[in-house]
Amino acid sequence: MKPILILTAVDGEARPIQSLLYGTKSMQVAGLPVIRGYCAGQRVYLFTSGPGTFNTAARLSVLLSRIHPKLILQAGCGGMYPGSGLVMGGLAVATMELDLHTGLESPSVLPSPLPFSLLDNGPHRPGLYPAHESLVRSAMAILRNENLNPVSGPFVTLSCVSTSGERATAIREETGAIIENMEGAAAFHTAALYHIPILELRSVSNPAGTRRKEDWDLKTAFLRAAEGVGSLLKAAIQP
Ligand SMILES: O=C(O)c1cccc(C(=O)CC[C@H]2O[C@@H](n3cnc4c(=O)[nH]cnc43)[C@H](O)[C@@H]2O)c1
Repeated sequence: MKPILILTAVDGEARPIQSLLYGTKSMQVAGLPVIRGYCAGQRVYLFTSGPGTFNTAARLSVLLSRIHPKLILQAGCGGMYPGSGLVMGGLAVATMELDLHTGLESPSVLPSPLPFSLLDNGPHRPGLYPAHESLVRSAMAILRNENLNPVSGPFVTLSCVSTSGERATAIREETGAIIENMEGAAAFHTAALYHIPILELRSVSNPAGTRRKEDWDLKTAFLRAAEGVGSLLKAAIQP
């Protein structure tokens, strides 16, 4: 049976997920460190790409040239936009990923569409990656069943993290996004190139737009994201 690939950006996100696995073995695949293990009878690879779109696209692509998962489960933390309905530590499932740094410069936060596609196997607006609808539905049902109160909605990926409430509010108002992060669109893009379904789950570590340390709780977000991953694996989520 094909494995599930769990993709994180930073070690802090991976550690509590690793503790869900048994029969683990650290190995190198194409020179990249990967943990292989099992959860609820399901073969799993756990891979940490490093933060940001470049690390994610480059390293995930190398990995996918060597392993062929049935599903990529991207998990980690993110900043919640105002009015998203999320709370600190809350779980969010992406219905689409929007790369805010690709397109034609425009007066608004959302770039105008480019006149060409970035993907040869998708009719997407450049920078907009729709999620796999039935996967999102299944994930939401599983997480609700576990009383984890998930919220689904668009996620935004950017390389330049919001540092003001004004910027976060403008992004929310223009895109309707619920979560800001630094990797999602890159993983969706790479998954599309390899024709592999992807599901993205994040837990809220901070309100988007604040750099005040007291507004951040990475540790709780890492634990809650892992809890969500554990629920999805135990319920045998399938693409
Ligand atoms: O921002 C910091 O000061 C900081 C310091 C040490 C570690 C970290 C992280 O591990 C977070 C990076 C990780 O988190 C995602 N993330 C979380 N909140 C946001 C946000 O408001 N805007 C964009 N990305 C966010 C991101 O995907 C990174 O992978 C942070």
